[in-house]
Amino acid sequence: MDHFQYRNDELFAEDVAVSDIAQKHGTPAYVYSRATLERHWHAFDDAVGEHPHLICYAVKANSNLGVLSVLAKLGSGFDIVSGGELARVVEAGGDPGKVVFSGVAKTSEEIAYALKLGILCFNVESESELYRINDVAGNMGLSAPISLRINPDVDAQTHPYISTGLKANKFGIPWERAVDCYTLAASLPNLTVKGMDCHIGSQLTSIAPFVDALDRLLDLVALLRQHGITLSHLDVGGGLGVTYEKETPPHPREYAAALAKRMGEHQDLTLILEPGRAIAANAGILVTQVEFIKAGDDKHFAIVDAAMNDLLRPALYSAWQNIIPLRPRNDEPQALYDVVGPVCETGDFIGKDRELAIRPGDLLAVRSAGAYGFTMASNYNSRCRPPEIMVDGKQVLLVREREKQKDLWKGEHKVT
Ligand SMILES: Cc1ncc(COP(=O)(O)O)c(C=O)c1O
Ligand SMILES: N[C@@H](CCCC[NH3+])C(=O)O
Repeated sequence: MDHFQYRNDELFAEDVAVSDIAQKHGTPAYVYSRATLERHWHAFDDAVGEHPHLICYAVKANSNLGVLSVLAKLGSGFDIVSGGELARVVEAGGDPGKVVFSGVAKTSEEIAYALKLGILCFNVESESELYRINDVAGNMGLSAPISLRINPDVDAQTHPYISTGLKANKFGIPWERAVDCYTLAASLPNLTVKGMDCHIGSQLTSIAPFVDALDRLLDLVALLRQHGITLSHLDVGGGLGVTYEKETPPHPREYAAALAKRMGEHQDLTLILEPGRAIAANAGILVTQVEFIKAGDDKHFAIVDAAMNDLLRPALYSAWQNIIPLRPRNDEPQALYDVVGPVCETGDFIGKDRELAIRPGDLLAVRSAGAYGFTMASNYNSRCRPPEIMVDGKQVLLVREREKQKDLWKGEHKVT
């Protein structure tokens, strides 16, 4: 259940008719629900129960300052992958002391910035990175808190582009190398070994791979203890999937409870979770208008004003996201449409073979667009990125203005 529901044949976001938002702010536009974001965050936090834990929302899913500030107010931690994401967290009022920093190639500048702000931990992905963080911390006269991201070689059974926990993926330190790497980390003078982490992939629809990975990590924790290395936290990453079409992922409650149960004997280890999609995806929609209808012998096209630059997932992963009318009509027959955008690529589609009853000028909502929607948007075809709007009960807050053409060439220079 989310807060985008029909009332009297009109799609509402919380207590606001989405068509009113479209009229005021134009289309395409992203619309988020504060209540849904909060409910999803609490679902994770409550489910872990009494075990010491921290929910570190994965900023890459949706890094809008409005979204981050809502989560910061709940006391959320954050998983970041760049200095830019850290700056956003701080600007939104997030606590740097609850930030974990993932990513395979953090720059020295990013490391120094994070050390200055006093983040909770660097999730380190290679030996070379250990040396780099040790050097930067040494130059600053500080000790850097680190965890090692272990690649547990577990198949997440998801799209190959978003699977990260297999040997074949670029992420993390191989399980077999872990003890040597921890020994190295413990020997470096400017590092403090804090924890262990993993992240096996995104849009997972069953619990088993998460539990397999956690078990492998717990074995390693025990092995490290024999080598005199004790950890204070275990971070199992993010990756819980959502329902886009027919998937039936476990509820966050089931997922978090399964992990917390495994942690039962390890009260000394704080459990960290890094959910992104499961918090943000179904807290957002992309609203778009039908510009033209092109009827063909083989196919009908609904040409809409949103394109692959606004929502890349269908083009990049052949991802399926539901497309629904803001005001369903019964004065038009249903037909099968490819819903396509104005960008000059055949791959520019939002949905294929969709049964819709529509006319030009009608408004549609692309569902589950709150995660990896705006954050993956671009200016391809010199298109301005859409505005982002947050609904909070009856309130409509513009949390990012529509980009303006003249801002697109800011910083560029003509040659005379
Ligand atoms: C290290 C890390 N943590 C957390 C996430 C969030 O994943 P998801 O949005 O699938 O929960 C990702 C993205 O897959 C990630 O790479
Ligand atoms: N961008 C992906 C998720 C990537 C997860 C990042 N590690 C998606 O839209 O499904």
